[in-house]
Amino acid sequence: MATAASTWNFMTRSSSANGVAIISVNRREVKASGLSIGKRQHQGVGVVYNAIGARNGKNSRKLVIMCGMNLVFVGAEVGPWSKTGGLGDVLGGLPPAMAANGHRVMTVSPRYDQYKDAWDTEVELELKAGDNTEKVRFFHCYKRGVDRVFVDHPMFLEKVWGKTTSKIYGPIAGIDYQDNQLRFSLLCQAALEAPRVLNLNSSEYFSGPYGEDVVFIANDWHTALIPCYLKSMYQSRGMYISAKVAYCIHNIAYQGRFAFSDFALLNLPEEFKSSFDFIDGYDKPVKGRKINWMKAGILESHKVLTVSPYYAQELVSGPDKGVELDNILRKTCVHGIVNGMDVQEWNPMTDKYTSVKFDATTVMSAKPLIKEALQAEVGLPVDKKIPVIGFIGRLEEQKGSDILAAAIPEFIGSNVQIIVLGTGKKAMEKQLDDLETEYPLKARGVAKFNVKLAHMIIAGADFIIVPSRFEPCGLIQLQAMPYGCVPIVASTGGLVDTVKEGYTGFQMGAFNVECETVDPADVSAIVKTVTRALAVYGTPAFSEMIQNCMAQELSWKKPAKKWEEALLSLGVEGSQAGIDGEEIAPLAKENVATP
Ligand SMILES: Nc1ncnc2c1ncn2[C@@H]1O[C@H](COP(=O)(O)OP(=O)(O)O[C@H]2O[C@H](CO)[C@@H](O)[C@H](O)[C@H]2O)[C@@H](O)[C@H]1O
Ligand SMILES: OC[C@H]1O[C@H](O[C@H]2[C@H](O)[C@@H](O)[C@@H](O[C@H]3[C@H](O)[C@@H](O)[C@@H](O)O[C@@H]3CO)O[C@@H]2CO)[C@H](O)[C@@H](O)[C@@H]1O
Repeated sequence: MATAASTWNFMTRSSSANGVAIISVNRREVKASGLSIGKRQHQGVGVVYNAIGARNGKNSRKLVIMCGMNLVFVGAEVGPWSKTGGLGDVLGGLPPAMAANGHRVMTVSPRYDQYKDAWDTEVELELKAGDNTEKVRFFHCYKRGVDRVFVDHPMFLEKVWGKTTSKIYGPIAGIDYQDNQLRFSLLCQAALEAPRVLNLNSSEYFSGPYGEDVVFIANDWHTALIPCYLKSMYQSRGMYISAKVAYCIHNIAYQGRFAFSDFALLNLPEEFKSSFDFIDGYDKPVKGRKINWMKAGILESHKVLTVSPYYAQELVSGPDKGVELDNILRKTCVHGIVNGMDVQEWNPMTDKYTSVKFDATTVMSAKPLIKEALQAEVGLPVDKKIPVIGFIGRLEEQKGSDILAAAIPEFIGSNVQIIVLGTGKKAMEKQLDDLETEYPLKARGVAKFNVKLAHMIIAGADFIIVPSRFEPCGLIQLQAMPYGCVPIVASTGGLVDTVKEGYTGFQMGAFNVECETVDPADVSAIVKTVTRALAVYGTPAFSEMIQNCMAQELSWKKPAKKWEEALLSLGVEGSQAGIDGEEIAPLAKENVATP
């Protein structure tokens, strides 16, 4: 127990309400003081603890300690309820990590299916979408310390009916729903209402509505209207006065560019038009002057973030990597925080999709067994001595599966097998089929979104190849490393920040970002690096790389602290630093979504 003097030092910063001392200290300070922390209680903003302290040997005073922020993450995808790729993973994993640190956290996303675990709140709103008034309803569940809020409207559910790996944005990959602007305008408006109208009493720690002192975290173009509506509909009327918006770019390739005349659909005052105004260098969906949702999101938000420091540098480096928003981002600045990943889902000791569980001490004996199961699963010759390379990703130009397809014939003569898993553009899916036809004993292409196979590849393959033209962060390489699956990556975005050449993987150099062509120099970089990696396979240096990969801490814990720092800097009323907490029963059955 600390001395009496140190115990009460921080009382100098206290104030008093209803006879209870309110002090602004964090949990670490309390621990250092020797107080024991009691039950958490809600106190408007943040987490409040009762701490029972000893003074001069007496157990006497009751203190209330406040910390944390009210955070509302908004996204078109939220895993595991909805996911076409990494956006869903981030909205699934970062919020629980923020909640673990004592923040009150909500996510708002569309209700694309009749989720078994999300209940009707019976709260209904009327919102404008274009010229019409639409009714939306909120559904809710509480998982891993997070209020998961789902916005119900036929524009979401009737179009998608649960097929969230393929139908969130359009009927097929590459084709968008015509009414996407109305759909996501509704999402943004509903998200702004949620903290005010939902009377949530999810846990013993918090109760009542979140209120108006909140930070909204908008993600990608679908949520770019949040700062605009915040200003035009609320702050202009004296509401949400201290609320702020942080805007996170997960992929600048998708900006939400539409015909200039569509500005009228958004129901925003004319003064916002200039933030959307954009001259398009490309010709889709219409030539010339357009509105650009992401441009407005960047300009109207209070802070702009992205998902790795190196990608943040690339975004401001020029129009090719900044995709014509580089000039805007140079003005606003963009701050990069590398993503974490779900260490519960991607854990070789508990993985429900693999028959053999392993850790760093057993990887060398376990991996060959899982490799054989993988080879049998995809119908390749079963031989644990053959090095296996895996690829997993959305089949878009970004991911470079076309460059890989051009490189495979040049290294497939080596002692190697390759398994490619992905869905997306039809032409690229066909390239996977062709691979298999041409190299039946060496290559498999699986054009499916298949979580079980993704886990089997990562657990059984020796290498994961990530030949991206650009990659904001990339989660595949993060998911692979804890399984001792060594990444071979293009030197771009988060792949630079997360894979260390010769230590945790192999860097191939930066690729040409021009998506229309396959650059022979990139094909040759793949061939050279794969050859280099295969030469290391089976040597002590390779075993060391496996150990280096597996020794890393890749959870959301560290990124969550950086996010906290970034969001605190917005200075929303009542916001305070959080605590160093652990996730609330992350493995508990009731915390697993059952959509
Ligand atoms: N066929 C398939 N079957 C099963 N699972 C599959 C699959 N194809 C992909 N996945 C899964 O989808 C996710 C893909 O995440 P990534 O971050 O690698 O890419 P994505 O480009 O979608 O995300 C964008 O947003 C994220 C989040 O910020 C950034 O990391 C990234 O660089 C950016 O492009 C992973 O969880 C992966 O396992
Ligand atoms: O989580 C995976 C990615 O999900 C999002 O990307 C989607 C994007 O926002 C949508 O607009 C759409 O993109 C299509 C685009 O609109 C269309 O013009 C054409 O170019 O095809 C694109 C692909 O179909 O779908 C994307 C998902 O495939 C999110 O914005 C990304 O950050 C995530 O990487």
